[in-house]
Amino acid sequence: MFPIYPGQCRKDASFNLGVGCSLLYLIAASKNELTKMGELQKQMETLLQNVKGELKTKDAMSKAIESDVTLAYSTTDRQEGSNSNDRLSFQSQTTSIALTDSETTIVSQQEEYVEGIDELEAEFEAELERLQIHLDGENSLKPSQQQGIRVTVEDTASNRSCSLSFREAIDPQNSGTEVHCGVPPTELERRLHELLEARQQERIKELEAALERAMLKLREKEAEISWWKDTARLLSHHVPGSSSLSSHHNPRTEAHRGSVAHKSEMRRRSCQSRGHWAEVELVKGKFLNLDGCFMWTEDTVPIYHLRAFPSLPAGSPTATASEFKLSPTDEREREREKKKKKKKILLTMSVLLLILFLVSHGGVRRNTTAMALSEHKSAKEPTLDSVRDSLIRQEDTIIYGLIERARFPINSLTYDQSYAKIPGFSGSLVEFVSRETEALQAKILYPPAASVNINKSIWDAYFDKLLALLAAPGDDGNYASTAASDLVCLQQIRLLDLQALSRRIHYGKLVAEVKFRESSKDYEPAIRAQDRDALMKLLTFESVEEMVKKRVAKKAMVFGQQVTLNNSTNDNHGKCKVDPSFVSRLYGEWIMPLTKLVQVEYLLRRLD
Ligand SMILES: O=C(O)C(=O)C[C@]1(C(=O)O)C=C[C@@H](O)C=C1
Repeated sequence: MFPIYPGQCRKDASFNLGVGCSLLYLIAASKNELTKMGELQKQMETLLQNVKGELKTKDAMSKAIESDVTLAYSTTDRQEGSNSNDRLSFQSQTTSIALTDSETTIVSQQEEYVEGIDELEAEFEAELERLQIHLDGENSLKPSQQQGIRVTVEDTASNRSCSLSFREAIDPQNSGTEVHCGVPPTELERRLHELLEARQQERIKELEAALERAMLKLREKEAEISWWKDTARLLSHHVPGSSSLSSHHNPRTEAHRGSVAHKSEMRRRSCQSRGHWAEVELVKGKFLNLDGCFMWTEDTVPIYHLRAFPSLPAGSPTATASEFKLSPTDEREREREKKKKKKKILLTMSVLLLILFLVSHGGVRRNTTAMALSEHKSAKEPTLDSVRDSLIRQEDTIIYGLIERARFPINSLTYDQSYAKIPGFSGSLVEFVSRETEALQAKILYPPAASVNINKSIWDAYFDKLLALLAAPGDDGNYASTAASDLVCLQQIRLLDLQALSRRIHYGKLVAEVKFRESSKDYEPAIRAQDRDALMKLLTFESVEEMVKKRVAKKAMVFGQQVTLNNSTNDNHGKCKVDPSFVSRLYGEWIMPLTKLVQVEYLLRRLD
């Protein structure tokens, strides 16, 4: 059984419509085929009838000719009967019949016969030509060698009957009683008739075979159509909302009773196999009890599981779904499973989209970084002012990233290792996305994957401190989006380390380099001494840090404003997408200290 869920209806509507349309199209196409096949069959039957009719006509014609011949010979026989002559022979091959022992010459009536067979002759000229050798042999015979026909007339006292027997002359010179003549028209006609018959038989066989093939094709088409019908029926039965494609019926009409009965048969079987009505699925909507079985109408929507449902007595009135108790356990379980499935699908899709987004984002950013570096290169010597300008510009990107992440609550499951349960990977969802992004970026952008490195201190600081300040507590289930904005903010991948926070922090190396070049005499002793504190003191500018904190707070306020076209309402007044004081603290307590840490680490190795 296929449960139909109400939530799917809207989503599948277009799919259903598409399926319905294609089915209708196919059924229409098959119907056309069927009609064509029917026409073809009719044509063939007509043709067959014609051929048979023609054959019959020709049979009748040949019989008539034969009887005429018989009659002619009988007459001749009677005429020469007084002469007690037993034999008749044809003197002429084509035109006359002569009595050997009398002067009587019977003018042949062959023209009459030939008239009847002219048509046949014309038709079978081709066949005659094929038999040319045979006929030539006959035609080329000399008069003495000509095939003759021995005509034996049996004369009895009581009844003078005439029998004609045709055969080739055994010995034309044998006896004076045997009269030699050419091929008589009857013989010719007989042979033509035989040929005709043979050809017609062949043709009939061909037509019968063609008819059989057509019938076969017709049956195939019929089977195909019924298959499509079944498919359509099954689809309309299993696909939610597809009922809208089928026509609406009144459940109380006989017509509907038929269509419902068909469906119910399917249901009945499944119910019987389970034994009685112990466990059935019922479609919500109007129900009709026919012949003691439970029926349903076509305007059905969701399916409810029904346990231990007793069968209704025959002829019970129409009932509604609301009259039946639904199993709450089943219902809840089904809803939960449905939600889980939905979440999984969404998560997978989001992760894929996220990975693609990060990869493309990273690519763009990398180009930006290259541009920034070339900026300095073109200026030949970066100064403290120029690198500070760059840091100020980066503030915008970071603040926008923070605003994006602040859209979601903490969503701690994004970072929960036990939640993700990704086969072949132990870690949280954000770690997984990070790793996949990293691997993909390494494949696409950076062939030496080994050079990809995760900056653990930034990673830890972000999740341990920043997140709690940035995002509101709670869970809205948007784990993939959460992970995406975390990674945009963080961009912990070292090769893309000039991105957002990480980029800014690692930019400290450049700042440190500039500082070292501008005051190398001050820095060298501390470096040689590997004095971290001294270096930290040297590179720290309290006033600059205060300015940075104030500026980013202001930017957060400006960038995080809710912009509406309606100026009259001050609903959003004072509301910021990200808390400005948080951004200020973020810079003061985390971003700048980390930038300084990077500077110290860089300077410690500067003289290596
Ligand atoms: O502007 C500088 O001199 C920096 O080194 C940058 C930065 C910062 O991270 O913004 C770091 C240390 C200073 O104390 C001031 C600012």
